[in-house]
Amino acid sequence: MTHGGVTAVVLDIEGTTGSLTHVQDVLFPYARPRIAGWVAALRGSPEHAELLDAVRAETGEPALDEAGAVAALEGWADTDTKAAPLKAVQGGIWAGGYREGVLHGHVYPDVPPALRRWRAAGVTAHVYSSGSAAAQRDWFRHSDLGDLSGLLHGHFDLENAGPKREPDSYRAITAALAVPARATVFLSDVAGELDAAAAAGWRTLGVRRPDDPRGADIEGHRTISTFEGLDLSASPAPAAAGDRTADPATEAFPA
Ligand SMILES: CSCCC(=O)C(=O)COP(=O)(O)O
Ligand SMILES: [Mg+2]
Repeated sequence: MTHGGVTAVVLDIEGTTGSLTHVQDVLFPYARPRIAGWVAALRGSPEHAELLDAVRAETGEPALDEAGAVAALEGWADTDTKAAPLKAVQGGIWAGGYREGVLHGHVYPDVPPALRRWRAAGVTAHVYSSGSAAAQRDWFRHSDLGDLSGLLHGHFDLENAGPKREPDSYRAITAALAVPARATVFLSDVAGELDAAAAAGWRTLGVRRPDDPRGADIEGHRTISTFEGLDLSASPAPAAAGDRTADPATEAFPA
């Protein structure tokens, strides 16, 4: 069964399923002062060596020591740079906050009913966020609306898919899902991410929540403010094959 030709929905977190300000005002400030202590506590473990190697690779500075790695991680946190090593560290720090009950994930109330509706229609729901897959799972498991993890089929992040503004990341997800690109819809609050998904042959819907301080439509994409009553087929189907640059993933799974 499909939802107007859509068989998979892929959801962004910050600004789409959850509040931008909750991530920026609660989660990020919780992690920032704990970064140095987190890295120090790993000293002597394989995780410490792996983390330093990941920071060296990301910065292109092979001689970076622990202090240098911490400075890089803190710099990324201060500029909200979507760097995978930072996302791994933030996820680990947040996990402690969830365990202690001082953090929760914010999920808009229209999201769980939509997930249930889509599931009943045979549409699978996945998350693609710059937050690590572990952090995404924690966010939905410890949401302010309860444990929603059972409503999601899978998680994609910077590690297993790639940067969110690169079409190849969406092609990698298409291959992993084994669903035609044109039967997949991506919902996000960031035009550059939606552009990349569209370039990979996906349908797109922009999301601008009423409490989002940015408060404008997303250029080039149909924009919604809630998932309530959302018909996924409202996302325009992409141009027919031949009208766009060849998409190997699409051709691999014809509808
Ligand atoms: C619970 S994941 C935290 C979100 C995050 O770290 C982030 O950078 C937001 O990115 P998104 O791709 O969800 O907009
Ligand atoms: Mg977002």
